[in-house]
Amino acid sequence: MLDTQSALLTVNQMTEADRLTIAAGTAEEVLMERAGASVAREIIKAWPPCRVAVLCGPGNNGGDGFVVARHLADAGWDVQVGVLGPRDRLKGAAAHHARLWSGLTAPLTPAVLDSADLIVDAIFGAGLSRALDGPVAELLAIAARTAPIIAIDVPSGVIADSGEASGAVAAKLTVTFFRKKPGHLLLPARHFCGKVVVADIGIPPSVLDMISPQTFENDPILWRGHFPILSGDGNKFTRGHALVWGGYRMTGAARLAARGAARAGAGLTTVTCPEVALGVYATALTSIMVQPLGDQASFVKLLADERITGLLIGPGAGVGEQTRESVLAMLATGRPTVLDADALTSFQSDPETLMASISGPCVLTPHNGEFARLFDPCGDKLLRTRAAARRSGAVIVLKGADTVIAAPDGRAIINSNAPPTLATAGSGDVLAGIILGLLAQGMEPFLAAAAAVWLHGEAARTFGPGLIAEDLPDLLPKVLGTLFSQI
Ligand SMILES: NC(=O)C1=CN([C@@H]2O[C@H](COP(=O)(O)OP(=O)(O)OC[C@H]3O[C@@H](n4cnc5c(N)ncnc54)[C@H](OP(=O)(O)O)[C@@H]3O)[C@@H](O)[C@H]2O)[C@@H](O)CC1
Ligand SMILES: [K+]
Repeated sequence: MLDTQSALLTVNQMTEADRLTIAAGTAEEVLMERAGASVAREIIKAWPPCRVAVLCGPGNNGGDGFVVARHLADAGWDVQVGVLGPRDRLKGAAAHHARLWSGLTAPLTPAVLDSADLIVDAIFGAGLSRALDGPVAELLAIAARTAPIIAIDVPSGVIADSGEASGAVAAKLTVTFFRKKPGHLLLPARHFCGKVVVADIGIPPSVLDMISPQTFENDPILWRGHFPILSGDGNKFTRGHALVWGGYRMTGAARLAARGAARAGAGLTTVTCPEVALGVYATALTSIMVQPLGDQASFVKLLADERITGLLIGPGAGVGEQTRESVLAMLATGRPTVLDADALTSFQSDPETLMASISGPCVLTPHNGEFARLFDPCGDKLLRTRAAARRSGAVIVLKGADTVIAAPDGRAIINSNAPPTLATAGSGDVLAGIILGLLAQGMEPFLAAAAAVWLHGEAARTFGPGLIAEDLPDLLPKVLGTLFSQI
């Protein structure tokens, strides 16, 4: 199992964590007390005492709100509490903490927001079961114009499992408990969460042994121990040989990918390209070898060289029959293969053939458009990426600001370190190359893809504004240096 420190829990898994903790002897009221107290602590840490409106819903999220109200009032803050629906509808731990609130409560109307300097959103959390009612959505819209919002668990309107967010407004801070939920990372919900703080409310991490989470936030902790480490007695051949299928006329894409592979540590990187493009590739590449492609038979012969340990086709390949044939020839080797861009689109009229040909380690790196040409685009991003991985038998990297990496066995990783500067031409080609470089060195495809996505994001993050794809490969040494110094 992957390290559960970065596990993301579904609503059902969080409920189970809660249940196991209660069964082991911690009362539900105590968990709620700790949850609300942790939110109050974060508020007190970040803001000076002021007038706060706490908006409480009808469930346990509202119960947390009552705890926050009590702690802030005890600390001398001016607190107004608004409650959705009749207060006597609250049950269990929420009813208990509502009783402990000795101040007044008002109905949940815009009047509660009058003169508020800060607003606590405790309307709905994990239990949101349907779209927000009009009045609640209107109240939230007014709240967003009134003062900074602190959301408990998730901003109301956010579906924690899927990242959908109808009617939600942007919080400055979201305090969640024990572990993040997918909705804290997936778009559009991520944009509404603001800064996310995970509070320890005394749920023991050992409950995760029973829950076996399958979704994780991308973090080196997941794959650092599997990263190819150079050994003192290795040579360029033991570090893997990466082969990139280079197209013509779009030669830049394959060159970017090849540089990504080499910087990710492949001992040898070769671009094979049509004779006519040899000069272009050779002038632009120095340590990366360039080899003429010849006809399909000679390509198949080249692939027979068992020293080649990783294959990539797609960047600048062109959509068509030659690309299709080359993809199938690569997949037939059973060696680790990355399929990107045109290699995917070349199968849009016949995805079945592609799926049926994947038997070895394989990573597909579509963006949303390419994904929709091959797979069912319905459902939230986690769901559809997982379904595509299961269907294809390949690791799927569904790219975007919230890239999801899914394995055929159901594991999934959501990436969160990609800055918007990565949305630039050629950036995906470099990513495909980094994955190739790691695969060529023998890293497991799912973890190689996760590591590559993270390194790619981190490289862009360290660079800042003005980034172009050419910068990315050369930023990897610094990122890798920092990473290795932590091993
Ligand atoms: N698990 C844990 O470890 C811990 C959890 N904790 C806290 O509990 C929270 C989850 O609590 P929860 O399950 O009571 O759900 P919550 O979000 O309060 O809402 C449920 C209520 O809202 C209602 N309702 C739903 N949608 C609606 C809509 N659109 N419009 C109107 N009504 C709607 C729904 O009604 P129903 O669907 O039943 O008709 C029900 O009455 C979690 O987010 C965290 O803050 C902490 O205390 C620490 C430990
Ligand atoms: K909330």
